[in-house]
Amino acid sequence: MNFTHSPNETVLDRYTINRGIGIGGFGEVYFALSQAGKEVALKRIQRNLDVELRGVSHCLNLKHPNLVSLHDICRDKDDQAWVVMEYVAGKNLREVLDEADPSGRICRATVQGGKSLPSGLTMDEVRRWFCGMAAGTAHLHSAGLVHRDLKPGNLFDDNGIIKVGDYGLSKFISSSHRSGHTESVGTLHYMAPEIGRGQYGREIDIYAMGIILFELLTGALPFDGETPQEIVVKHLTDTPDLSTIPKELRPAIAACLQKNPKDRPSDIASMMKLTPWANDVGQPMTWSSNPHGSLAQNPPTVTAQPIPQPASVEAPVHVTQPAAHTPSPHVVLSHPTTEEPIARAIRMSFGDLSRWWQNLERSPGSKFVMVLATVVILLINTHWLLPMLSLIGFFYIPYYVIRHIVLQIAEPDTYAHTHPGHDRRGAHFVHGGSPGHPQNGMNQGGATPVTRRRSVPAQLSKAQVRQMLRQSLAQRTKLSLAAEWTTSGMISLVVAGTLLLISSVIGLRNSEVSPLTIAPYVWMACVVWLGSFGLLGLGKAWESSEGDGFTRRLMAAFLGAGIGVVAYMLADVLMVPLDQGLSRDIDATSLPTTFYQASGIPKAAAMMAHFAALFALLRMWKPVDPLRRARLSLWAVSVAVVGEWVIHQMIPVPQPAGMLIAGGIVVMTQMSAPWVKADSVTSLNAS
Ligand SMILES: Nc1ncnc2c1ncn2[C@@H]1O[C@H](COP(=O)(O)OP(=O)(O)OP(=O)(O)O)[C@@H](O)[C@H]1O
Repeated sequence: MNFTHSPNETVLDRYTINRGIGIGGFGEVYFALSQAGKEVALKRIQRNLDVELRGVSHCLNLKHPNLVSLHDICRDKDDQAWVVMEYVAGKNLREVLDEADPSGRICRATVQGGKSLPSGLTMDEVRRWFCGMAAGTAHLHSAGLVHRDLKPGNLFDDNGIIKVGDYGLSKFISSSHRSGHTESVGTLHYMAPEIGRGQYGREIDIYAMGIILFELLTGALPFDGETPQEIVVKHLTDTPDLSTIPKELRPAIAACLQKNPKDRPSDIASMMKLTPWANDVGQPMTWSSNPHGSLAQNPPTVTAQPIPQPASVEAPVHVTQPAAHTPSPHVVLSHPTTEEPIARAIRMSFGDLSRWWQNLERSPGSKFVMVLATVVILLINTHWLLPMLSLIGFFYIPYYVIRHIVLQIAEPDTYAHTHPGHDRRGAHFVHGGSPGHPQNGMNQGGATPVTRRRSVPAQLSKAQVRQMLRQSLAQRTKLSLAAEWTTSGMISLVVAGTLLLISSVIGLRNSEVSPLTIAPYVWMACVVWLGSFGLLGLGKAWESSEGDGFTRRLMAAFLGAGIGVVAYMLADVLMVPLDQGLSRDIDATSLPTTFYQASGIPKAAAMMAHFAALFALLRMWKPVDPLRRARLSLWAVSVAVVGEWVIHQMIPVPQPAGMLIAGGIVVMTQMSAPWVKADSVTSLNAS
C-alpha cells in the first residue's frame, strides 16, 4: 500500500505518524501519537472529497463505549481534511471472519472453546459482536444519526468491547465528489434496497445488521453475485435462505431483511426483542432509545450464555413460511403504518431544532431572551398566522385521515400478500441454488458455505442503475402508488396556492381587488393544478419503466385535451374572458371555424387541441419522472413556455395565460413529484 505520509512525519502540527494502517474508500488511515503520547488513528480524507465540516460536530460529541470516538476533524495547511479518532488496536470483524476457518480446523472459536458455527465463530462470539454493534448503533439512532455504512470492516474488537466506527462521515462527505471505490452510501453487500430510491432512514442500518448477523452465523452473505448489478438485483428481489440459521435467530434476520423498510423492526430495541438476547440474564441492557440510557454504561460483556445451536439439517426454510416452533410470527404480520411525509418533515424539523437548541452554547439568560422574543413575534403575528394555520389544517386534516385509511386498507395481512412473487423466486433460490453461486445451494446437507465475501469488479453504468431503480419502483403496490399520488396532489395544491398568491399579488398590485379581477388568477391556478395532478397520476403509472414514446404521447394528448375542455368550462363558470392576447407573432393563417368563433374567440375544441398538442409534443410526463436529471429544471420550464408560444402560433389561446399555465404546470409537477437522485448511485462498487 502506498501511503502519502511516512513514519515519523508530523501532521497537523501535533501528531507523529507511526505507521499506515490501511486505505479505505474515504482515504488513508494512520496510527499516530500526539505530542503527549496519546494513541490516535488519523484518517486523511481523499483530496477530491468535499467534507462538510459543519454537521460533523454533532458526531464529535457522541460518547458511547460501543462507538469509536471521533476526537476532531481538522484541515492541514494544504486544506486537506483529517479525521482524528480513537485508535482501536484490535481486529475488525472483516479480519476476524476472514481468519476464522469455516472448516473449524484452526478457527479461533474452537481454540477458545465452544462449538463453532459455519462461520467459525461460537454463538457467544456472534452474540458479543452483534450486541455491541446493536448498542453502538442504537446510540447513533437515538442521537438522530443513521450510520449508512455498517459492515464488518467498520466493527472493531477493542479488548473485548465491540466498537462501531466510521459513522456519520458518509453523510458529511459530498457524494457528488466521491470517486473510486466507495459508493455513495454503504457497501453493496450490506446495502438496503431502498437506498436506490434515495431513502436513508434508520431501517437501512437495521437491514445491514440483518446481513451482518447472517454472515456472523454462516460465514456467507445472503445476497452475493459476480457483478454489482447481480447483487443489487438480489437485494431487490431474492428471499434469503435461512435454513442454516439457528431457529432462534431466524425471525430477527427475516424481519431485518424485509425488502420494504416499513416491514422491518422500526428500531433496534424492537429488533433485539426478536433475538434471544433482548432479556439476557446477567446482561443489563435495556435497548432503550434513550441516548443516556443504560446502554452507555453497560457495553455487552462476554458472559456464559445458553448457546442456541444451529438448526439441524432439514428441508430449506423460506422466510415466508415460518419454521415450525419459530417464535414471534408477528414479525411479518405487524407493519408500522407509514408516517405521513409532511408530518415526518415537521417532526424531523422539531427534532433538529431541539438538538440545535440543546447544543447551542448560550447562557440560560440569553436563551430565555430568545424564547421570549420568539413568543412575542408569534403573538404579534397572530392576525395572519392563525388564519393561515386554520387554512392549512382545513386541507391537511382530511387529507391525513384519507391517507391513513387508504394505507390501512393497503396494509397486508401477511407477508405473502405483500410479496406474491416470493414463492416462485424462493423455490428457485432455495431449492435449486443458482449455478455459479455455491452459497445458494449450501444448505443441502448442512454443508459449509463455500462462498465468502467476494470482490466485485467495475462500476455500474448509468443505464444499469436506472434499470435497477425502475425495478425497485415497480415493487410498490397499486394502493401505495395511489397514496403517493394523493400526497403529491396535496403538495401540488399547496404549490398552486402559493403560485396563485404570488401571481395575483404581482398582477393586481396596481388594480382593484374584486372577484372579477381575481377570477383569471384563480382560473389559471385551477388549470395548472388539474394539469399537474393528471400528469402526476400518469407519471406514477409510468415510473417503473422507460415506456414506449408513441403510446405515452397519445395518452398525454388525451390528458391535455381533457385539461383543455375543463379549462374552457371553468373559464365560463368564472366568467374569465377568452378573448385576451389571441394575436399571433408569425404570419397568421385563417382560423378554422370548428375551433374558433367568427370573432376569433376560441371554442372548447381549440382549447382541447392546444393543450393536447402541448402535452404530447413537449412530453409533459417527463418532469414527473422520479429519475429525471434534476429536482427542478428551469430548462424544462423554459422549453414548456417557448413550446406553448409555438403552439399558440398555430392554435391560439388567451395569452399570457397560456404560457403561464404551461410554465406553471412544469414547475408544479417538478416540485410535487418525488425525485431520486440517480446520479448519486452510479458509482456503486463493492468494497
Ligand atoms: N479508529 C481506527 N483504529 C484502528 N484502525 C482503524 C480505525 N479506523 C479504521 N481503521 C482501519 O483502517 C483501515 C482503513 O479503514 P477505512 O475505514 O478507511 O476503510 P474501509 O472501512 O475498509 O472502507 P470505507 O472507508 O470505504 O468504509 C481498515 O483496515 C480499518 O480496520
